[in-house]
Amino acid sequence: MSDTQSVDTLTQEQARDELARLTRLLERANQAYHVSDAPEISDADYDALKRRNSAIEARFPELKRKDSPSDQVGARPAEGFSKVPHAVRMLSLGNAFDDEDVSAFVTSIRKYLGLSGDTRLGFTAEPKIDGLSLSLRYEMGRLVQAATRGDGEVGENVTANALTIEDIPATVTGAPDVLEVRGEVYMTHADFDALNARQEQEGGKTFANPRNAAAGSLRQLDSAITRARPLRFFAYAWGEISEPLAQTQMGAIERLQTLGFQTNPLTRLCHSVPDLISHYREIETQRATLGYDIDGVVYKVDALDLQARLGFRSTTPRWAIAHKFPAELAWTRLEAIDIQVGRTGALSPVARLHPVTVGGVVVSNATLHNEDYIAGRDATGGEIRGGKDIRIGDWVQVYRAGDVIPKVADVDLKKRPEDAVKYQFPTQCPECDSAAIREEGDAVRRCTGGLICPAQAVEKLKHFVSRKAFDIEGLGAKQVEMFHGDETLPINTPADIFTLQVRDAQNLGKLKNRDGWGDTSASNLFAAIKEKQTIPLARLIFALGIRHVGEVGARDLALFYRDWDAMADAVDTARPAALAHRAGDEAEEAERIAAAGEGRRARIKEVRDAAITTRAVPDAASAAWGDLTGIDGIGATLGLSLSDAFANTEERSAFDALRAHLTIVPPEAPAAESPVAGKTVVFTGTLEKMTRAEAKARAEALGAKVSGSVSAKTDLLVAGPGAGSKAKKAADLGIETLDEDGWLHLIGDA
Ligand SMILES: NC(=O)c1ccc[n+]([C@@H]2O[C@H](COP(=O)([O-])OP(=O)(O)OC[C@H]3O[C@@H](n4cnc5c(N)ncnc54)[C@H](O)[C@@H]3O)[C@@H](O)[C@H]2O)c1
Ligand SMILES: [Zn+2]
Repeated sequence: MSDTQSVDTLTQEQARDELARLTRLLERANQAYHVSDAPEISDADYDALKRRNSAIEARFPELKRKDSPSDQVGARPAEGFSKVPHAVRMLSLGNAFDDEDVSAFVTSIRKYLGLSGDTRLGFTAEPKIDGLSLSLRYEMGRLVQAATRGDGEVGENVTANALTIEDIPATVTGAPDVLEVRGEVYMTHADFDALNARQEQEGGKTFANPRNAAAGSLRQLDSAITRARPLRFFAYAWGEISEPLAQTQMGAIERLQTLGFQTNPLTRLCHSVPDLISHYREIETQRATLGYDIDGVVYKVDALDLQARLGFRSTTPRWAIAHKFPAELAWTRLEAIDIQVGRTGALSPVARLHPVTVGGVVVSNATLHNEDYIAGRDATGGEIRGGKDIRIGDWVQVYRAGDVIPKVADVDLKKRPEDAVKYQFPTQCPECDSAAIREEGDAVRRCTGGLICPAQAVEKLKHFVSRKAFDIEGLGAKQVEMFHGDETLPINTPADIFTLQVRDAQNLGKLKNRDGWGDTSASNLFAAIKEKQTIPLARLIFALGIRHVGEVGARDLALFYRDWDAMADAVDTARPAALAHRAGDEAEEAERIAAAGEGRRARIKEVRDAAITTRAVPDAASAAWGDLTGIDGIGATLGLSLSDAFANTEERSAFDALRAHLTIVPPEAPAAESPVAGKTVVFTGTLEKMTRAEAKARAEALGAKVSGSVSAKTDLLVAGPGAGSKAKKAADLGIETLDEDGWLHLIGDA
């Protein structure tokens, strides 16, 4: 097996071996880098191994090792140093590789905190210094201990060495009694060159880069050596403190500066994604002349109370991210644009490139995102790349963003062939010729062919057998392509998977006799399929590949309905209300158009839709639709999509045929000890001590169902200030109501 075997094609066994191999390799690289300060492989290679490890873990979560490199920071302290347990862990940082990642980072924070679009949210943005982190502990104003990060929990005691660094004060005045200052030890380019020259002359060890020189110099058992090395220190964080430094990150940095620490002069406070990006670009242009190495820009939520609420993942804070500088760029010719059709019919443009090496990897395909991206516009019509469009024959810049798929990032107009023409995005599906349409507000053009579109059918099947869905061993994307449309043993719908063995038995051209198959692989496949006939409800719902129904939505549906037939019945019952909802939306839209004077057609539609809207919707339908769209996290968009899928005769008969083969396992019974286990809880009004997202996650962790609307099935309403109709309805129904403190008390969080 090699590093190049695609993660998608690994079998379970290969994956296990590969994880073991990667753990060994990464452990060795960590030792060389963090302990010996002499890396044996490049950072890009290291990062690639680590990403490969994460990708395999993501595909086979059950194979994740106890000693997984994903859960580790740095390396254990080296022998020779005394060990220092950190009072507050020293962690790593999550990475953003492009503007979209930054935007996703900000969005996820807003979402986590429950901040609306117009609430101001500040971030500091500062260079990511490429050195090694150091924690300095001051007690009553005196430096008593300096420790490296080590493995994040335990570091190496380098106090005597730290005291030789000019930027590190031995005493500070006006500081909290206990103050741990954290920051980066680094070496300037000039000092690095001089050091290496000197080392060479004296026959000593030379260093590969300033980072390793800084680390090697700080981590010396003899502090006289450290003293002779010109190290610097920037302060940017803190560990244990006996009283807060400030209320904001920026305030804390300023305070550290007042206390006598060097802080980075390029630190800025930003208030939007464009702000962050523009400061990033500014720092990027200065990168070459700073005189020291940086490898990105770090963004941190400014308000410290928000940082506290956001907290940490296993090795990284949720409130910060490192926006890395792209190292992996190359220019090449765009030879063609192909259109791929996805599971939900999305037409995705793929760039076929003249092969080019980007960061050590040969790239011949890259994504072009969508129609607008090619035209030089973003989804809102704004310009990207200065409005330059991309044409076949163009000289384009390819960018490999850390992991995943390479992208076409830019185009050089000076090298555009004279006969290059503007790219026309297809309006028909290249696979089935159905019309491909773009709905209002959707960046993506979609094939309308549904299951008659072979591309969609195959992609749906691939999704069905994917890791988070049925995850059938031996039946991956490659096999799906082989079986789809097969003459003797086709798998065209999910149900066909479960009749494969029976059909194989009746059929003359048996699977085991096929090329690439044998007795064992065929019977293994049948066994693997049989094993997955028993399937958790949430997985089944997710596996259907219904648009807008992702893993989380599927889980929410499963938790709420707990049973496939109950869900199907409810969705059927809700159908008239779903249609009325859509008609309502469309009528509104038509009214808008008519009001804008767009003429007769819209007005006719308005009249028709108004008729549909007012058509009596049975109470049962309204109630079922209310239940469905009332599930917290499930709105009308998902509700409608689910409703459409169940009402579509082709899809529905595929679901029903499938269902007949399965034993569906309801979601696990909630933790019985919890006082809210199995209860349906509704949150309303303003919560002051947590966001809705936090409250919901906590309630679900305790086994409660969280609903967005009050009904007879509600067990408990948690009402904050400003609770309106829901509180009244709960009172009318005699439902127990608690305030936020009462809730926290009930679940033992008070
Ligand atoms: N070549 C190899 O064999 C090898 C082995 C191990 C690690 N590495 C490299 O080390 C890096 C991974 O190490 P990591 O886990 O320390 O992650 P990281 O270096 O990507 O990010 C976290 C670190 O950033 C530093 N930092 C610098 N400026 C900062 C600022 N302004 N605010 C906050 N933190 C700041 C801190 O020291 C922090 O610990 C990767 O780049 C990897 O390539 C290479
Ligand atoms: Zn199609």
